[in-house]
Amino acid sequence: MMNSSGVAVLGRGLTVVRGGRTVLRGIDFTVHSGRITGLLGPSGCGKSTLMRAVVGTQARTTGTLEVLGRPAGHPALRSRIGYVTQAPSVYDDLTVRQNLDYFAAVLLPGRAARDARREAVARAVADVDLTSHADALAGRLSGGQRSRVSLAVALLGAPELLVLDEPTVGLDPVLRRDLWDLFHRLAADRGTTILVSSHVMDEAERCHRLILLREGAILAEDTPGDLRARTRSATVEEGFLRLVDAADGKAGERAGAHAEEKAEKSAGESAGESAEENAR
Ligand SMILES: Nc1ncnc2c1ncn2[C@@H]1O[C@H](COP(=O)(O)OP(=O)(O)OP(=O)(O)O)[C@@H](O)[C@H]1O
Repeated sequence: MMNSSGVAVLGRGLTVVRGGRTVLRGIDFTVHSGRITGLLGPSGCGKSTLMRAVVGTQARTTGTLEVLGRPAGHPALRSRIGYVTQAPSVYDDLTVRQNLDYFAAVLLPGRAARDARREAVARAVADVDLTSHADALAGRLSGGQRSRVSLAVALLGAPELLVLDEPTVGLDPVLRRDLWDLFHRLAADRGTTILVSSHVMDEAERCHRLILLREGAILAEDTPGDLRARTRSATVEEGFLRLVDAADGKAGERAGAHAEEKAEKSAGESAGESAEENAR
């Protein structure tokens, strides 16, 4: 559902420390309602950590993080957010349908909700294109099929915000395309806000908006088109690399200027010292 402000997630000065390391460094970012926002960046840059903070499972966060108008982690958000981690969380000894029935019973308990549960399960199985495998044991599915069962579980409660941690890893190109089509249908038809991470830059082109992360800092927040135009690049990947080089260049310039300053200072000091020596 579209948030009246058009903002689904707002982070300001978000800092996360994990195992004594600062993994997110005071970042500011916005996830727009009803849009697909891609969270992209190299392995280890902090994508999963940011997602964990958004869904409220990340300890040791500081700064502001508002999700659907509430502070991240607020109990009222649980039923409004669907979260799919990188590791599929399904019961291997249950069929696809039994997995979904189980989670539906938690989400929509009681006899009165029986029809609603059945409908929600059938819709979620169809959404991820697993109707023909509904009675197969999850343990006998391929990796890609198992991760789609996880996605179906997340879709059960028709969440307003869907947080997907690298959902297309290990999928073949056809399945990847089908999943992206599904994300677009969810955003367009149901107004679902989607925050999806990937380190495959060609997936960036399929997002409405992008957050590019590098070493725990935001490198850019833009639409793919504006990012390409601004960096005069043919692809988002090229644009990303230009921004990395520019950031490194600036860091290099800063280091260079600092080194020059230091050299001037020490030259001044040693000139002073030798003047002193001469005066002795
Ligand atoms: N449990 C943990 N304790 C301490 N540090 C951690 C922990 N989990 C992750 N980190 C560190 O936090 C940093 C960010 O990790 P994160 O998983 O958020 O990155 P990522 O961008 O999602 O990477 P990937 O694309 O490989 O999944 C990494 O440097 C990682 O080593």
